Amino acid sequence: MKPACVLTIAGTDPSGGAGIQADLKTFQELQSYGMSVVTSVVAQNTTGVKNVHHLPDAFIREQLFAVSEDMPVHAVKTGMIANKEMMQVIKDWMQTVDAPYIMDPVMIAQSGDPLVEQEEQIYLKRHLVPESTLVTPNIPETETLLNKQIDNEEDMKEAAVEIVEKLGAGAALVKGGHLKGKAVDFLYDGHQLHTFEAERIDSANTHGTGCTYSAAIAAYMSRGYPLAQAVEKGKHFVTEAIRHSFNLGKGDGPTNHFAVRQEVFNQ
Ligand SMILES: Nc1ncnc2c1ncn2[C@@H]1O[C@H](COP(=O)(O)OP(=O)(O)OP(=O)(O)O)[C@@H](O)[C@H]1O
Ligand SMILES: Cc1ncc(CO)c(N)n1
Repeated sequence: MKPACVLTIAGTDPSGGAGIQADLKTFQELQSYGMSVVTSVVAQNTTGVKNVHHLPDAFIREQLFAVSEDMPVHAVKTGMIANKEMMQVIKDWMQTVDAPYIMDPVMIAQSGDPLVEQEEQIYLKRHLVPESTLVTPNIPETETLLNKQIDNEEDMKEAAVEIVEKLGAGAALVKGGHLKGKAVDFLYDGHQLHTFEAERIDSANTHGTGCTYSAAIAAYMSRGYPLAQAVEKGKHFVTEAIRHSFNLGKGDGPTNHFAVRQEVFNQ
């Protein structure tokens, strides 16, 4: 049997709630064979980022080709990409792969610590966003990408369209986790606006929600689900992961990557 195969290219979270670790847990839960290329090793936990060690871009290139020369790649997800050299290597490698590319444009950790510097964020916008099948910014990331303030749902919808039409992304999912009220996200796929709405769960355990969501979308796409359906299913996965999240750590706790499986067990 040959499974669907999905690759994450991202930074690490040794406390297990975000980054590569969250991605691999999500891939496993959603029955896609998970693979990973590490960009930066991050000393972090639920309270914040302590230190970062960036891998040399040549070594990232070697990891990428070690995967793609040997293994099928049915979807790719990127998370934290800290500098231009890494972005260029990933962009060049993407030309050699024929698979949907889901970009989580990680800039700041949930704790408020920056993971990607401002100059590099501009490079990401110019050079990597146009390569993406889907880009999944939260509100602060949307503001950085478009250089304007996002205050409400109308602004989010407009932004999703602009990210596709002006920045050249294949599609854009603007996530409303940072707004008050319902947890609403808007997807513009180049033709149509889709709304994904869930109740806001009263929980501070939101460390790694963005990583988990984009990883779930990538896993579903690797298995052949069309974009809007992959987002709908990914939204369910992250909502349940927040609903059944863990009170672990001294900061914002991690989400529960086996929540959906637990739902089935509890029935
Ligand atoms: N309290 C909550 N209840 C329900 N859904 C939520 C809640 N907080 C965030 N979400 C949802 O979780 C998903 C992730 O969105 P969010 O905007 O938090 O991502 P993010 O800021 O990139 O995450 P992070 O940087 O923490 O990894 C979105 O679908 C959002 O609507
Ligand atoms: C490595 C990494 N990527 C993304 C995030 C955003 O949650 C984080 N905290 N750490």
